[in-house]
Amino acid sequence: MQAAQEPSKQVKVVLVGDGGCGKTSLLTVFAEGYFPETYTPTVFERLSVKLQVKGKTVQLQIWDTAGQVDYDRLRPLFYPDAGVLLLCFDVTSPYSFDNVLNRLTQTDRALLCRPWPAPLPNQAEDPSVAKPHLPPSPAVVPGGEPLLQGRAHHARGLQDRPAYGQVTVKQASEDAAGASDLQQGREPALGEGQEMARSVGAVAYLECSALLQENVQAVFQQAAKVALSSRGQNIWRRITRSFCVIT
Ligand SMILES: Nc1nc2c(ncn2[C@@H]2O[C@H](COP(=O)(O)OP(=O)(O)OP(=O)(O)O)[C@@H](O)[C@H]2O)c(=O)[nH]1
Repeated sequence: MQAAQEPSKQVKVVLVGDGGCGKTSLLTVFAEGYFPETYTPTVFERLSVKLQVKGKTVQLQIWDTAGQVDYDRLRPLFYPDAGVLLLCFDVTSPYSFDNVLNRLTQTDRALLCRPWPAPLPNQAEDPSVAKPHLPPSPAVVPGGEPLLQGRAHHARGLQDRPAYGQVTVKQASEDAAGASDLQQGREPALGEGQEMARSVGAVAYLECSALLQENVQAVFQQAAKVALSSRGQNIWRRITRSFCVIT
């Protein structure tokens, strides 16, 4: 007699990061197995992908979000019930790197760290609401769980992306919310990415390249593991894992 098949676990994953930093490409390589040749800005899209994690089938519900600033207030609406956030940036774009801190942690995380429904960042502070733990304060987020930060990246030394760098930097600069020495056009070094991961309290840090199809599976495997490890926690615990990606 055949054993009843165990229903697969559902995990919600949300990809966030500057417009044009490579979220859709990363997801397309993972879900469809090919690198998309044309750039079409995403609004909000969901893909469902099955993955084997420790011998068990996991159903990933992956939300690809719009990176443009116009959607900054809409994006956090996709966070409730998420098991993991993938914070993405482009290794050739210092702006998208800075924006992981400047935009994603100062605005989106501010919303994440408040009870739902969250007040918008420019609304007056409500003293009855717990203050969010924002960088550089300790990496504590709702439920007290550590964040996960990964880093996906175009492998350096493999000639990836010279043609895309300018386009991406231009795109990202329109979204830039803060200045740093990285805006001189220098790519963030590996150590800087890891440092940033620590400063936002991420619990993992990965690099990958969508174009070269390197480490893409590992990013989502790691995301699934982290999300599963927080299952059974309350809703806020389940949205506290975040993951930073460079593509
Ligand atoms: N060279 C190289 N280019 C990439 C890579 N990943 C993405 N790109 C290019 O970067 C551009 C933007 O990629 P997308 O994946 O659409 O970026 P996105 O973050 O989804 O953008 P939005 O939908 O606007 O938020 C496209 O021209 C891609 O071809 C990569 O790994 N290497």
